Amino acid sequence: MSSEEEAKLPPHVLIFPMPIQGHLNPMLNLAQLFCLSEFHVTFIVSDFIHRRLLNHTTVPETFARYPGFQFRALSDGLSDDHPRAGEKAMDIIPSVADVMGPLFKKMMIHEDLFASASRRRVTCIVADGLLGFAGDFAEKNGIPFVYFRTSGACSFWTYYCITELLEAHEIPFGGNGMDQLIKSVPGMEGFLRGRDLPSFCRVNNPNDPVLHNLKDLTRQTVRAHATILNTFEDLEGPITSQIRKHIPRLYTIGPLHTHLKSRLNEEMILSSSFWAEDRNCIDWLNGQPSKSVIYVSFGSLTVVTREQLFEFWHGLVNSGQRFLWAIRPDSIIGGENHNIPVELTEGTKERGYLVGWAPQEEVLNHQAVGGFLTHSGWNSTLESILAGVPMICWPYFADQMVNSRFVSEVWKIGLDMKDTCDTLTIENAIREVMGVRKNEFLERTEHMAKLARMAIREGGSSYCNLDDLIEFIKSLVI
Ligand SMILES: O=c1ccn([C@@H]2O[C@H](COP(=O)(O)OP(=O)(O)O[C@H]3O[C@H](CO)[C@@H](O)[C@H](O)[C@H]3O)[C@@H](O)[C@H]2O)c(=O)[nH]1
Ligand SMILES: C[C@H]1CC[C@@H]2C(C(=O)O)=CO[C@@H](O)[C@@H]21
Repeated sequence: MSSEEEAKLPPHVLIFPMPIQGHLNPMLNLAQLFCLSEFHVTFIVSDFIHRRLLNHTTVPETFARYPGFQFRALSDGLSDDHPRAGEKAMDIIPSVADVMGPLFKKMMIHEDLFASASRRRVTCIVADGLLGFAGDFAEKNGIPFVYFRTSGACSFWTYYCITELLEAHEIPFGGNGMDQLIKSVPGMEGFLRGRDLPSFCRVNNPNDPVLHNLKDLTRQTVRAHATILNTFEDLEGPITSQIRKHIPRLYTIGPLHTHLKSRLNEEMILSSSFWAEDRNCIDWLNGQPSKSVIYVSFGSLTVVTREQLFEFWHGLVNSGQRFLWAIRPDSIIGGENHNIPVELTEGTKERGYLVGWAPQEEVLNHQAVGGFLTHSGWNSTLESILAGVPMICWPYFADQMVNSRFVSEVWKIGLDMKDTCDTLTIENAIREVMGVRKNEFLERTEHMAKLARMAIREGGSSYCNLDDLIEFIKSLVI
């Protein structure tokens, strides 16, 4: 290719998410937004995810519309039958670093940074903020790189402050410290307790390797040319201004799932589910009164014990509320239970509907849904806010501990039942959110939904930030 021909080619962005559902979804949305800007995009997935996308989604067809887009698949180093959930979810981090990382570097060199007759070599890497090796590779080879941390600003900032939390001896906090207010996370002094820190902070040993790995992975973000967060300023402005003191080039461009839809000018949901979506629940919802149903889902990594399952189930049935529950096939420790108490099967027949995996965005936006019992994964939180649906939070691990505190104490759009799981608490929380305090929660959530929609509209903060990010990536082409 002559240099004049090459000069006409668009930027070529390599996108590399952590191979987890909640990380893939926003990064695929970003990939499509880049395609709409005529960028060339190479998107790295694990073999495992690639198979799931081929089996359960229209992602391959959707991206076939963009000739500049290509997938590349690599092993994530875990066996096909590895559970990739619950306690075992954390195996993904070292496995990706130790196996996928070297394969990635080899492929980049072997394929000459994906150069071809019609493509430049990769001009910018957009890597998941948890993939330190991608930054190492980019630095070593002189490729500009941007980190995308797929959690909220609120949890990212608490991870960022782990160094100060350790220095101030606020970690380890021990049993008595669970309800003590934390002082070393600027901007959160008045409401963040020990129990609201990311779950990895619940350690006895200040040298805990997982804690230190996440601290280091977060701190190394500063070396990137820029950082992306899937959030919007009206939601997390006080926290993003803290982060900008350390990372000035911070692009808040969320909520990405809706941002993409508005730029596509069509009501299309890009479903990238790893499991088959059961659409029968939409027919069931169609028959339910307005805002009468509580939707229950704990995302892609949470697992529950049989005891917890039955506490939730009794709480749902006893609340007298209609409910739709997405119980992922692999989410019950010990497998599905065939000895289900009769009052639960009867209560479910009367007012409930169970699916393995739901079309969540569509469910949350259905007129029949009035509340969301959630694990507080960041995508679920944003999807619920956009749909104007108040939440009951049962955080399972990681950033979810922080997100749920923000839902209940900062945005006041739901309740946080972290560290409890008993029938009565669940039943009362449902009555509160769907009944006693319904209007109060709905009013605030709908207001936040309006702010979110404004952020992604032309002239809104996320809209402008995405345009700036696109211009920045163009400016990196030499
Ligand atoms: O039945 C279901 C259940 C979930 N979803 C979708 O799956 C995604 C789940 O994402 P999220 O809510 O973020 O949960 P996780 O998959 O658990 O996400 C991981 O990644 C997130 C982003 O970093 C973190 O915030 C979480 O703590 C972490 O567990 C969402 O887009 C949901 O719409 C469905 O489509 N159907
Ligand atoms: C595997 C988990 C370790 C931390 C990550 C995370 C976060 O707190 O940013 C959320 O959940 C998981 O996706 C990641």
